[in-house]
Amino acid sequence: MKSLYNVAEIRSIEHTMAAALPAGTLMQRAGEAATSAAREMLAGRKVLVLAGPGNNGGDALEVAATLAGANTDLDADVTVLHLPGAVAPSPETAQALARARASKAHFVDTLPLGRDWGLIVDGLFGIGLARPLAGDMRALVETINALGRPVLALDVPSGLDADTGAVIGPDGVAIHATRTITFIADKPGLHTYEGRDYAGQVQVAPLGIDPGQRPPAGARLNEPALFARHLAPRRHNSHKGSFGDVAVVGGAKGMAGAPLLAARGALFCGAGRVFVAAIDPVAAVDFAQPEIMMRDAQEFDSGDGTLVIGPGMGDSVTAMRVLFKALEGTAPLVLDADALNLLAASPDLQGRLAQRAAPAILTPHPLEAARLLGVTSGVVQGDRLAAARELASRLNAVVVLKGSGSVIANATGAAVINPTGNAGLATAGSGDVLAGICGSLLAQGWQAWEAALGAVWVHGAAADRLVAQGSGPIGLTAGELPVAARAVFNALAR
Ligand SMILES: NC(=O)C1=CN([C@@H]2O[C@H](COP(=O)(O)OP(=O)(O)OC[C@H]3O[C@@H](n4cnc5c(N)ncnc54)[C@H](OP(=O)(O)O)[C@@H]3O)[C@@H](O)[C@H]2O)[C@@H](O)CC1
Ligand SMILES: [K+]
Repeated sequence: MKSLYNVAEIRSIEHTMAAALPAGTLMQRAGEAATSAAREMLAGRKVLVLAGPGNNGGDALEVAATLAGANTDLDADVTVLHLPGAVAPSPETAQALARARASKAHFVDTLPLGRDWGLIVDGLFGIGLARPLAGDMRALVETINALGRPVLALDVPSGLDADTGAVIGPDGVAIHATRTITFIADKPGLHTYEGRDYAGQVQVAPLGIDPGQRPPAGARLNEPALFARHLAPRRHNSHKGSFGDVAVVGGAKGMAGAPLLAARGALFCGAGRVFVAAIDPVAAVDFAQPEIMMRDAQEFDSGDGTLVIGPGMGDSVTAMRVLFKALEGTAPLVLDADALNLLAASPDLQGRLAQRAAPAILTPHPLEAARLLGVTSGVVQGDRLAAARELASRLNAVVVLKGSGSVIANATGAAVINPTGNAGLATAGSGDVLAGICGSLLAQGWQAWEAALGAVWVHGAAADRLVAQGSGPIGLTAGELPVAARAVFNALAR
C-alpha cells in the first residue's frame, strides 16, 4: 500500500522513532540515502549544496559531509551555501555542520557565479516551512530555478507545502526539483496540484522505519491493488446483458460531442449497452460509433441502468427536469459538468442527492467543486484533499476532484491521490470520457469507490500510453482516449 502521510502524522512518527534511536540517527540515515540519490544524479564534478536554518539544512550538511568526506571515492567539488537562522541549530544539525566543516567542502555566504553545477542539492526547507519565501531566500530560489541544472530536493522541494502541493504564497516561489527524496514516508503534497511539477521524480527513503510499524495514513496513492478485486477476466459464458447499461444524459444544442465522448468512454471500457439521451437530439445515429443508441432525454427511461448526467447538458429547464428525475430515481449516478453546476445552484437538489441510497460519483474540476462548496477555486486548490473530503461528506457521494493529481474521496473521509495521467488530459472532452468510464464500471457492478479509483487510474494511464506513443501531451485529443483506455483496461484485467 502506498501510504501518504501529512506533516502532523510524519512529526508523530518522527517523534516516536527519534525517542527509540540514538540522537542524530534519523538525520544520518537521511543524509546517507540522499547521498546515494545524489551520486546517481551527478552530471559533473561541481556540487552545490543549499543548507537552510533547520533540520532540512542538517540533512543537506550530512550530504555535503559525505560527498566531500575523507573516505569517498568521488572526486566531487562540493560548495555549501549555508544560511543559518537566528536561533541555534538542533544538536543533530550542529553535528552535521561540524562534519561538513571538517570535510573538503568549502562554505560560502552568497551564491557563487557560474552555472556549471553537476548537481544542486536543495536542503533549504522541508516540512518546517512556515511562511512564504521572501527577500534574499526568494531571490535565491528564483536564481536556482533559472539555472536549469539537475536538482535533488531533500524531503520536499523548498517552498512547497508537503500537505497540499501548493507553493506557499500568495505569489510564492519554490524549488523546481528534478527528483525529490522524501524521508520516513511519502507525502500528499508531492503528488497533487503543483506538487508533481515541483517534486519531479519522487523517491521514498523510509530511514529504517518499518512501514508495518507506522500508524495508518490519512491518504494514499492510487494503484490497481485498490480496485483489483473487480478486475476479473471475462467468462466465456457471458452476454452483453452481463455488463450493464449506461445512459449518458446531456448534449444541449451545440454540445452534442460531449455525451458522445462519454458514451465512447463507457463503451470502450466494457459496458454492455450504451445510450446517449440527448437534451436536444441532433442525430439518429453516431456514424463514427453506431453501437451507441441515440434517444431523446425527455422520453427516455433508463430503467435500472447507470446514468452519467451532465456532459454538454446546459442549464435549460429540460436539463433541470431530467436531473431532478434522476435524483428521484434509484439508478447509480455519475454527475459531471453542467449537472454539477445545476446542483451547486440548488440546495434542494443537494439535499436529495445526500439522501439517496444508490451510489453516486461526482467528477468536478476545481471550479465546479468551488461552486458546490461556495468558495473560490483558489480555496479548493489550496487544499484539494480537504475540499474533496468535504464535498464527499456533504453530498454523501464519491468525489473525483480532477486536476494534476486527481483526488478521490468518499463520505467516510478516505482520500486517494491518482498518480497516472499527464498534461495532455487538459483538453476539451477529456472529463467527459472520464465520466463515461466511471459509469461503465458502475454498470459492470463495481462498487462506487472502486469504480472511481479504477476509472481515474485507467483514464490517466490511457493518456500516459498515448504520450509514450508520441500522441501528446501537446495535441492529445479526448477522442483518442477511449481506445487507449480499452488497451489499459484489458492489460489490467489480464
Ligand atoms: N527531526 C528529525 O528527526 C528528522 C528531520 N528531518 C529533516 O528535518 C526537516 C524538518 O526540519 P525542521 O522542523 O527543522 O524544519 P525545516 O524544514 O528545516 O525548516 C525550519 C526552519 O526554517 C525556518 N523557516 C521556516 N519558514 C521560513 C521561511 N519562509 N523563510 C525563512 N525561514 C523559514 C524556521 O525558522 P523560524 O520559522 O523559527 O523563523 C526554521 O529555522 C524535514 O523536512 C527533514 O528534512 C530528517 O532529517 C529526518 C529526521
Ligand atoms: K528541501
